[in-house]
Amino acid sequence: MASALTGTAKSTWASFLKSIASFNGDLASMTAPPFILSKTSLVEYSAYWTEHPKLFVAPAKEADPEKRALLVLKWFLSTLKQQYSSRSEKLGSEKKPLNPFLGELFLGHWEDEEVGKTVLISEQVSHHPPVTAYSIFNEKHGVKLQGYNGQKAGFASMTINVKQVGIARLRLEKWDEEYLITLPALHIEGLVYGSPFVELEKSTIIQSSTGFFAKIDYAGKGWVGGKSNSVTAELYDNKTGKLLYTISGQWTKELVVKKAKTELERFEHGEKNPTTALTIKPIEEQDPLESRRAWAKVGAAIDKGDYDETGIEKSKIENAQRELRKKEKEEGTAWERRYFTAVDKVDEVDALVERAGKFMKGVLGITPVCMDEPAKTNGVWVFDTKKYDDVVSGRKAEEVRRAGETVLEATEHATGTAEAQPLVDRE
Ligand SMILES: CC(C)CCC[C@@H](C)[C@H]1CC[C@H]2[C@@H]3[C@@H](O)C=C4C[C@@H](O)CC[C@]4(C)[C@H]3CC[C@]12C
Repeated sequence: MASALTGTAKSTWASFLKSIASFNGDLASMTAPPFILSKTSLVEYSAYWTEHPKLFVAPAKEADPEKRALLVLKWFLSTLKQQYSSRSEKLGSEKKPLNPFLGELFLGHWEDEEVGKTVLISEQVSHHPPVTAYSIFNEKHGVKLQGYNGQKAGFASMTINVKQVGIARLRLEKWDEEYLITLPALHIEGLVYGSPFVELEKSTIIQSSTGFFAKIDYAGKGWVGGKSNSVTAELYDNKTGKLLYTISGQWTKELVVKKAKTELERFEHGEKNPTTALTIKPIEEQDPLESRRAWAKVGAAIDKGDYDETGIEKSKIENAQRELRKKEKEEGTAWERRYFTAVDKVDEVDALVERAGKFMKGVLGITPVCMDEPAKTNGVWVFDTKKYDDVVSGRKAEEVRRAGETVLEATEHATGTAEAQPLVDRE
């Protein structure tokens, strides 16, 4: 495959590759070429969980727990294409997202006549290490997803390897049922050709509180089966150890659902099953902490292809944030997260893990999912309904106004420089 780049971009990319090759897996001190920058912040990625709201609420309507677990699995598989290949499809290659600042928000909702309103709240709850938390809920159907995630990156053999830390929890109110979902590992291929794209690897687990769990294995080109974006999911009954369903195919294309050897259904998430657009407020009406408003000048500079201006505007935000953290340290205060709170552990989750544990170890030889990495994510992040109610009711209007003003003022007073962008933040 020939390089997708020409001219100056080709040589800039070559030096970028050289720099990452000699950095010994430490991505923290690397700079990415400006043309690979995206104007989308990572805090927006939480929306990928629910771009098919119908599939998100479908399990709530199903009375049979076995079929419900299958619907949850189908919904999860439908999110993969959005999460991991939508940028490559839209923009021609994977891009480097903007690193969200602490407190950055992405708020919106999906409206659908049949499904009703599905609300999205995404907040950057930690900057070092970077962690995004989200809550996505549909009150009409009693479906609630919450989770948080961070990434640990490394470099080897011309590939960026990314491990995700954190977890997603899906709750179906009507059935008092909870699902724990782990996040896949991934790597970035195509770096040599200047055309990076994501491939998933290893596996994810979805375990339910009502005794079902799914193991989802990922593979790319060159593995057995040979196709890119390959996936094989198996849904088990926890109590009997019986394999109930398999779903296999390509997560970017068609997937086939089978019960034993009988094919039940084929589904895909491309043109036949389009995504629902997310509604967000116009920029002028957004809170100063909302992502698109906060990064508007950076986005405009990227659109113009003016990389000096991109660097200046971007570093103003980063410098303002450094100043705010410095001030908090001096004053012995901490940034108040608007919608989430960090806890040490969640009892329901521990109970679920313990119940699923015996089966998983006994039958598949794998350890159940637990939230065992709070140090890597600055805690276990949970959606704080009290904080949310206070914001929605206006009881926190003064704090909200002050937080926005603080960030606006700090950014207005900050100075920026046009230097190249770090691949991930240094500090
Ligand atoms: C293109 C390259 C040179 C720069 C590296 C960019 C790198 C930091 C990006 C590329 C892909 C990004 C993944 C993305 O595919 C999807 C998700 C799922 C979402 O729920 C959470 C974030 C995550 C893991 C992105 C993290 C940043 C990645 C690895």
